[in-house]
Amino acid sequence: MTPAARVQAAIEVLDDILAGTAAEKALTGWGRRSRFAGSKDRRAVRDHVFQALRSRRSFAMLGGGLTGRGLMIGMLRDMGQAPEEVFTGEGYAPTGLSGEEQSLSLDDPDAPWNLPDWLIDAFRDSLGEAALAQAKALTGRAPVMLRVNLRKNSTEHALSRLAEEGVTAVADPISDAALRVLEGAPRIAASAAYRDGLVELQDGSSQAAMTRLEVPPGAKVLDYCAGGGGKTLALAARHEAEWFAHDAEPGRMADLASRAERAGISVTQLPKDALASAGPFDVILCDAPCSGSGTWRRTPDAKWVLTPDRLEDLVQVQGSILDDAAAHVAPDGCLAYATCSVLACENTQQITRFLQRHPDWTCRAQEHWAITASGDGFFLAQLVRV
Ligand SMILES: C[S@@+](CC[C@H](N)C(=O)[O-])C[C@H]1O[C@@H](n2cnc3c(N)ncnc32)[C@H](O)[C@@H]1O
Repeated sequence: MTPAARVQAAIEVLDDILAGTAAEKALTGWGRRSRFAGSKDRRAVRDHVFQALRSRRSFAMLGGGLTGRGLMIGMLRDMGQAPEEVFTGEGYAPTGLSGEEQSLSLDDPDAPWNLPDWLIDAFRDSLGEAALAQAKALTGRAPVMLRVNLRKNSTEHALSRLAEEGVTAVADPISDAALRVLEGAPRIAASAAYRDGLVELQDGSSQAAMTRLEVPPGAKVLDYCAGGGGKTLALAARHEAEWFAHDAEPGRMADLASRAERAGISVTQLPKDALASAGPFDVILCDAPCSGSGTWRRTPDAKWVLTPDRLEDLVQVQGSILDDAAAHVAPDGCLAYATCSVLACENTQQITRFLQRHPDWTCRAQEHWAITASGDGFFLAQLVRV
């Protein structure tokens, strides 16, 4: 495909997304209809679409409208390229610019936030002076981060094994086991280093947060919202403990057994009705379902579809997860709460409300990670009984 044909494909996918289709589904649909497209074409179209979703307001302003065409015209103008050079109508290129498209731009003073209005307020309330910079950080690409499995090898060993397979990475200061991938990211999943459990894909902030969690030797540790078990695997690489995993949707733990085996650890999965008899636990981690606002570089359509009602529902679920999990924590144990959000209602305010409901608990530590070149936004609090 020519560069212009890729832009035309992105226009079609974006129009589908703007009509209400989820981004991944719209891209998959285009991919199925476009057997002629090679892997480089697919990556390029995906990049255009994601870039446009990350900077939707800015690009719509520069391109004169919130449509696939407007967003791509805006993207080109943002890159300093004249859209007329791409919108030529030749071959599979987008049709030439209309007179209106040549001159039109929107007046939108809040465009640089690249958030819906209500979220601009939420970012301001949550992040104060850092709010605009963090919103702008969400318009960039997320880093590809690996966690070296320290149980199986050193950072130096992992770096050289990856290099042998065409994956170039560097150690990243966010955590002693973190690698930032510079080149060859698409080769990771098929690499022997990955298959042998020497490295795992994991964001830098999640990695750093797991180094803060105190896990006494031999502790019984429950990952209460385990999903694929990434947090358990990060903890188990550093501590000798007994590992348990639970998730309200057990299907989400489908990959956990094979990931644990690759990492060289054993994790017992527990349904809800087995928690009481398997407990109490010395550490329970609730990596709660959240808005994901700290990760919107990776899922940029999410910031446009989140609503205040949906956020409120999530806050309610997070509170009840904490209440339920607290009942299974041993008397001297720790209840850890984590989100990949930067919003105060899901983080500090959630902890404040928990402490109001449970005056016999206190927060011994809490920490935020900002959206940076090393990681996503993340929050971790550690609660213990008074
Ligand atoms: C942020 S994800 C967890 C990610 C995972 N810890 C990891 O590191 O890959 C949140 C998980 O919480 C689960 N969940 C939602 N409501 C829950 C509940 N009431 N109790 C337990 N798990 C719940 C979801 O199914 C989802 O897998």
